[in-house]
Amino acid sequence: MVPEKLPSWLQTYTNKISSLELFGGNCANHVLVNEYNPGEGIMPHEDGPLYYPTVTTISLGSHTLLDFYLPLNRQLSDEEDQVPRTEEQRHVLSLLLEPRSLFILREDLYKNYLHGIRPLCQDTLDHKVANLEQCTARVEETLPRRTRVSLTIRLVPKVLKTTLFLGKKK
Ligand SMILES: O=C(O)CCC(=O)C(=O)O
Ligand SMILES: [Fe+2]
Repeated sequence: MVPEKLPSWLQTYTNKISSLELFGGNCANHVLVNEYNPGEGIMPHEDGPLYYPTVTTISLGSHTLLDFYLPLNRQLSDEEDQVPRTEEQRHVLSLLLEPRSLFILREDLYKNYLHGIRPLCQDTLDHKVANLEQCTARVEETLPRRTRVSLTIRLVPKVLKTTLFLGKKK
């Protein structure tokens, strides 16, 4: 990755997150901005080896449900291994990310599970939503999704020591 200066409004959030000391003594240097309209999501995935294994997400404009899945290649007992499991069967829990919330993903949940967002227009909160006690919403409530912008702020430990000039030469 080639480092570039962040816009100042993003630098403000990145500084605040960095002051939480989540990245092994380093400051966050990477921000991914995603926009989801109602009905849009992201397939279950892991974030990969490029990133420091702690990820912070600010949710703006709407809630979403972030779903966690056992990966397909997870070691299972011989008996369990015989039966391929569906996505629904591999879904272990969800977390409600409320608008204006900060979510910190790390350790076991980051390293050993896939995460994704289902492409839905509304979410009905059930017993698999594991953080309802920390939220204002209640079980069995249905929340319509609006447009959500997420700021995923994290550290890419290895960056090139050069600057990218994208503007025209004067
Ligand atoms: O938008 C989110 O909260 C999650 C995004 C995500 O998992 C990703 O971009 O890798
Ligand atoms: Fe991700």
